[in-house]
Amino acid sequence: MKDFTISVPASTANIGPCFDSAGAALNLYLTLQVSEADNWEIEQHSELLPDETNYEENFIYQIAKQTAERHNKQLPACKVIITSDIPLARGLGSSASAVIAGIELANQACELSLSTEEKLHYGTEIEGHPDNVAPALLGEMVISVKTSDHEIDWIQLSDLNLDVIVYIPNIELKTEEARNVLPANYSRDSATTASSISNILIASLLKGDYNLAGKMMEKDLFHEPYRANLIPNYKNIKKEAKSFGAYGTVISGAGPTMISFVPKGEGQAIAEHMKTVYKDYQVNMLEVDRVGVQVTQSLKRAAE
Ligand SMILES: Nc1ncnc2c1ncn2[C@@H]1O[C@H](COP(=O)(O)OP(=O)(O)OP(=O)(O)O)[C@@H](O)[C@H]1O
Ligand SMILES: N[C@@H](CCO)C(=O)O
Repeated sequence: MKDFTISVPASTANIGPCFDSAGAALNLYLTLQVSEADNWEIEQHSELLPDETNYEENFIYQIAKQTAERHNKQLPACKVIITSDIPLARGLGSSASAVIAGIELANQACELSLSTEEKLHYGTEIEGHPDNVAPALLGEMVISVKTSDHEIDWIQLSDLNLDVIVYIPNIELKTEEARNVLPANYSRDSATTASSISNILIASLLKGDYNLAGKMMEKDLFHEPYRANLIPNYKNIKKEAKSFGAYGTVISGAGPTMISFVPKGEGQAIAEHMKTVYKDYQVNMLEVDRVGVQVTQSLKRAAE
């Protein structure tokens, strides 16, 4: 086995009304440096990663093992050095990035030659919905739907001419907790209006009508009304960002991070302003990652 490095971007899901369906890859990364070893060893070099006492507890290892076993293979012993700048349980797709990293680890270490569709299926099966997994795998914004256990349709929306700003509070919110506040059912009227809002959002993004897109993203009826109380400064961040020129601001994934979509070139100035207002937050201007998961072979070994 050659040494290799896997890098997986963070992602923001939902973009307001496209609940469990749309997501965009963001330029924060989970990185695995993998080399062959006599025994399994995992080193975590980031304060953002969860504490573990042994490699078998590691979520990425567990996904990799499960993926290898699906193909009747055993993971060879590896040394894996993990670094990350994706905060956990903040709505930036940390679990989807870890899932894609685990699947790719098995793919490389066991030479499974998995297709993109297989990776997307495995990841979606584990996450339950494809909205974070798809952009983490493919990059850009991806709109996807799982229509049966065997079918996921997706379409990539490239080259969004937008800057994005994230407001990350100093608290965690587990996706499971944020899903528990959602209704089990929606009335026909509510579902019709909610999906129509989502339709207009995607159509306006495709046409580059970002004012309309911003308006639609703030009109979600599927999840934001129910989650608003769990998100600190939900209304204030939206209002302040709008007054400083943002097209729209929504909950990132299941929260508690909020994310603004702003005119290209204005992200830095708006972020600087928002930093002065939300001093307890990590306010960052980010970019949409264009490529998704990447595997690079170590230069030393590749040259051999
Ligand atoms: N790199 C990682 N290594 C191990 N476990 C991880 C890693 N990344 C995420 N996890 C697990 O996933 C949990 C967070 O997943 P959760 O779905 O609640 O939030 P998220 O994926 O960060 O946000 P969202 O799904 O709203 O975008 C962590 O608490 C941890 O248990
Ligand atoms: N669509 C998911 C994203 C987080 O996994 C949700 O909002 O619950």
